Amino acid sequence: MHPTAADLPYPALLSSQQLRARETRLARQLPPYSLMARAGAATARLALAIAPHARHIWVVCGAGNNGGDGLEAAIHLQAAGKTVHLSLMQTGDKPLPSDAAQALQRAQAAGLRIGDQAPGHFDLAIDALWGIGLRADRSSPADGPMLDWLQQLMQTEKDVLCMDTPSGLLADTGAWLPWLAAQVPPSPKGRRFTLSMLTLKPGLFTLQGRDWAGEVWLAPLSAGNPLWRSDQIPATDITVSDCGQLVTHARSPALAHDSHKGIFGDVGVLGGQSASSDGQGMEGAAILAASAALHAGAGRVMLHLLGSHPASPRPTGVVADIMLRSLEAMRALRGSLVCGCGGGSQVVQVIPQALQHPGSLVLDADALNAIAAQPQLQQALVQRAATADNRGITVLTPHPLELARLLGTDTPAIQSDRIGAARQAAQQWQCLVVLKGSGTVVAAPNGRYAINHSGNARLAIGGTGDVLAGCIGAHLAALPPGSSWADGWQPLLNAVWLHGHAADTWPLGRMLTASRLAHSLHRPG
Ligand SMILES: NC(=O)C1=CN([C@@H]2O[C@H](COP(=O)(O)OP(=O)(O)OC[C@H]3O[C@@H](n4cnc5c(N)ncnc54)[C@H](OP(=O)(O)O)[C@@H]3O)[C@@H](O)[C@H]2O)[C@@H](O)CC1
Ligand SMILES: Nc1ncnc2c1ncn2[C@@H]1O[C@H](COP(=O)(O)OP(=O)(O)O)[C@@H](O)[C@H]1O
Repeated sequence: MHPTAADLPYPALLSSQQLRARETRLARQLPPYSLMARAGAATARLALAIAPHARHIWVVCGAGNNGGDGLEAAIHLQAAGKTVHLSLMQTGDKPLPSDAAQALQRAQAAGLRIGDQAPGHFDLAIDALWGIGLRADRSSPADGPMLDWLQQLMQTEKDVLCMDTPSGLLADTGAWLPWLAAQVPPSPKGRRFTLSMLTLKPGLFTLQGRDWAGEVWLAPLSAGNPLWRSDQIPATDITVSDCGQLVTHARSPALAHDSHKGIFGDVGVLGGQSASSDGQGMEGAAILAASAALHAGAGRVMLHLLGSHPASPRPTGVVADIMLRSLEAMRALRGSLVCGCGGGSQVVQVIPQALQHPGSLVLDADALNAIAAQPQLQQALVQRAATADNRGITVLTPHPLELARLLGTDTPAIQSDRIGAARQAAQQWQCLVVLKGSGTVVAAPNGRYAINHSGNARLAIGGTGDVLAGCIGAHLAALPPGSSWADGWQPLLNAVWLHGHAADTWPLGRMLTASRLAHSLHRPG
């Protein structure tokens, strides 16, 4: 018996396909038209709350049920005394879906006039062109008002409230419609809000979704969010491995007073080749990871810089708390091992040793590149998972290009479906995978995934990924050998969330650097 989505303490992230099945089921239990009426009313309420002084509201409706929701919202906003400018996509001879047709009749009966020109002035736009029915496989329309409307919705400095999803953004992936992608400005100019209907969609929280959805609200459209309550609608066909979760905080027990350093576990860091090897010194990356592990709460931290001699002087930046170790001495490490940060071309020599590590293993950066390039290392990685009973879990922490190398594809392919790519890698390598970037995706071998909701573009500088690797090492350090990925799931989510949270709470006016970020981490609990 698997836990179902009903067991998740939050609205799950569902794909459009999963959502449609639930929507159909829910609609059958309610009087006709209820969902559209509720979606329209909820949108109008939110519009009045976010832009109470808006007088002119432009409601842009498509020719599907998303447009129907928009028509309903328009009726409510007009009744609230607003001047509503309504644009509706004409569909030629093709009839509107029945609910949307009913919404159109109601709008006309309410005296709303429909134009195909955007108004010269508006204070708030309601975007109801496309919702989850948007199809990625359609080519660009050559002309027509829709293109003009889309451009205005993307370029306006006024507030935009998106119904269900921002039009043009694919709800499952957070990517834009392929033909639209080239026309999308780097970031919106005005405030943006999204009212997600029934449940949350993954595309609102990763890739371009975070910028273009803006502040996300949820309209369950039914009391008690019954989609997730098995007593009202059986949801046993949705397991937690089928759907995603949004990570919005760290969840960890309070620290016991009777704690000692052994409880928190040790972290070892293997990486940071010196400049003498090929002229590319990258010790800093491994030092950042070790520093992050220290501040994130490891009991003890040990560091081996690749190519270094045990008798070498302590490199600048390695504080006294960090113990320098020879490669040989690292074999005795228990706890977690972080391998690859700044590893350069030398790291390949130590990966076989790392894969034998009896505790949790975090593979980052050049370790991932080396594995991508060498089939025998890939076999060894799979072999490690097969013998996980006496080893530990393995976490891969790629950015999109590193994951593209691992999966033998390119970055655009990864970014066009970040969730799918992370799940594929997790399944293929039987590892936990952390695909970094805006809306970091964490995936497990059984398909379970999560999207991290913390973090921001302050992190888009060199070294913050090394800090994340060290932070993850610290959070996994206490897991005993033989732990399963399920044991590591929550500590891993905590690490990813806290790393992003540190950037979210960064003091204004103080530049975020990777070393400062490492120092700002702290042990949860
Ligand atoms: N039913 C209900 O009670 C409830 C419904 N809800 C709402 O319904 C929404 C889903 O409605 P939906 O299924 O009608 O899809 P929708 O997003 O309107 O898009 C379809 C339209 O877009 C068009 N189109 C698609 N792709 C295109 C492209 N690439 N380029 C150009 N055109 C394209 C497509 O054209 P067609 O394929 O028909 O030619 C059709 O006209 C959902 O997001 C939520 O808001 C919820 O509030 C819950 C209650
Ligand atoms: N725009 C962004 N929004 C949120 N997080 C970001 C953004 N850009 C980068 N990050 C985060 O910063 C880190 C960068 O990691 P990575 O690309 O490996 O950098 P490096 O190798 O230089 O350490 C990751 O945790 C990533 O998720």
